[in-house]
Amino acid sequence: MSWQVVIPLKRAGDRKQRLAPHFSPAARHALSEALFDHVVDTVARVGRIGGVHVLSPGAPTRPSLGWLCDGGRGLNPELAAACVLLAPADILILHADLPLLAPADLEALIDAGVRHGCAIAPDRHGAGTNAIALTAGRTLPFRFGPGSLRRHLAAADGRAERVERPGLALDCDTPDDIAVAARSGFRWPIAADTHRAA
Ligand SMILES: Nc1nc2c(ncn2[C@@H]2O[C@H](COP(=O)(O)OP(=O)(O)OP(=O)(O)O)[C@@H](O)[C@H]2O)c(=O)[nH]1
Ligand SMILES: O=C(O)[C@H](O)COP(=O)(O)O
Repeated sequence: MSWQVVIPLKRAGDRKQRLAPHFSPAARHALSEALFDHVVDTVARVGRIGGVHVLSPGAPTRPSLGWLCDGGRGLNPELAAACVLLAPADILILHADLPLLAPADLEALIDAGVRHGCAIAPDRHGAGTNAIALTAGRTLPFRFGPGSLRRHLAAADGRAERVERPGLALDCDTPDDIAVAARSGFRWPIAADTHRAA
């Protein structure tokens, strides 16, 4: 079985808005690029993944990545359209800001997806959703946004496995998230003096 990964990624200047009070635009850009590179590099190490597609308004620069053009309708409709375009396929939706993501996390998510048709990875607060695996033919109405975990689990109506692993759970929305990632060994590509907002 070969899985197709979809990584949604906002336009460069729009990313990591919640970090704006703490980091300069240049630092936020460097952070988002480093996180994206880490996620893409990790995905490339999983044998069962056969294709990686970036859902974004602009084309990715890495030639190995497919491009699903974001038409600006919002993340949930754009992801639904991406799944239609890729069908029939086993699909893994994966956020681009997971600093501790490791191949074993993706293997675990895929295994759970195979078992249940749907697997959902919560964020570390048990509020958001950082990844979803769907086997071919299985659909889920995407409900990304505040409180998405509860809404995704409700939409799955008991037919999904919840996959809780640190590598899937830590996304980088706040300075605390960044500190946790740094303590866990994630190497940031930015100098200390670029950490403050401009
Ligand atoms: N293509 C696309 N990606 C999106 C959109 N909204 C969010 N994303 C991506 O979805 C993932 C999680 O998004 P968020 O945490 O909401 O956004 P963020 O830019 O990481 O952080 P904030 O700006 O602070 O919300 C990240 O990979 C984002 O780049 C969208 O409308 N289109
Ligand atoms: O659940 C979601 O919509 C995503 O995880 C985004 O959540 P976040 O706001 O915690 O990044």
